[in-house]
Amino acid sequence: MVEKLYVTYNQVHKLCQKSAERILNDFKPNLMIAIGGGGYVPARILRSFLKRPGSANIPIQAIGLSLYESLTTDSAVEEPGTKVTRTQWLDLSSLEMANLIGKNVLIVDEVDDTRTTLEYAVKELQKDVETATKKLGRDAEKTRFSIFVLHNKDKHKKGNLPQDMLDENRYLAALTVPDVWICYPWEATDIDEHDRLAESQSVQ
Ligand SMILES: O=P(O)(O)OC[C@H]1O[C@H](OP(=O)(O)OP(=O)(O)O)[C@H](O)[C@@H]1O
Ligand SMILES: Nc1nc2[nH]cnc2c(=O)[nH]1
Repeated sequence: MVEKLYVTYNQVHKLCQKSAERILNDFKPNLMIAIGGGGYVPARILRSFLKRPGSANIPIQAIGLSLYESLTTDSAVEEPGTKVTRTQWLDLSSLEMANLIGKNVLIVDEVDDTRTTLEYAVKELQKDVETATKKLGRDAEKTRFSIFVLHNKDKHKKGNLPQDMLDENRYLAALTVPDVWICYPWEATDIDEHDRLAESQSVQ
């Protein structure tokens, strides 16, 4: 049987809270890019903890990437597909892209599993920003990407992140966990049962 880890909304909230100070001090994000669907809730929670009095909220933009799919309709554990599919992307022709140039951009997702999704997101965003930077003649401005995930699975990664991102510690996982399937509360169809399972794990 596949081992599962049940995570509650309360735990997600506190993982965002405990990571906010490091994100504010070290990454200093001007905007977040949430990888949907799993990155949306953490990004929104994080936004409240990143808000400083007298400053505006950090905007959240969204991209949709999908790698995993249920093999059978009733399977709770999903299997990785072979390629990342874009279900939503930034509008390359618009201000959305120009808005990223010269900024500190925090990419947010819930889980770093094989790292395939994060590798794809960072590479493609960097490429698109570079194209827009050249096109607009704004080469003097440096765009810095950093990453926040709730959980990083301690396992061999198929995907790679840019060396400068790792060297400069621009990657933060609130928790590192063993290679088990994580059940997030927003995926639950019975949240009370989900919370009960999470509670029973915490007292084991
Ligand atoms: O590190 P990886 O092996 O690439 O896995 C991580 C990705 O898998 C999940 O997305 P999924 O494809 O299930 O889409 P979803 O967020 O819409 O459920 C999750 O939200 C991450 O984006
Ligand atoms: N919900 C969920 N989605 C994932 N995508 C990749 N790994 C996981 C996981 O452990 N849980």
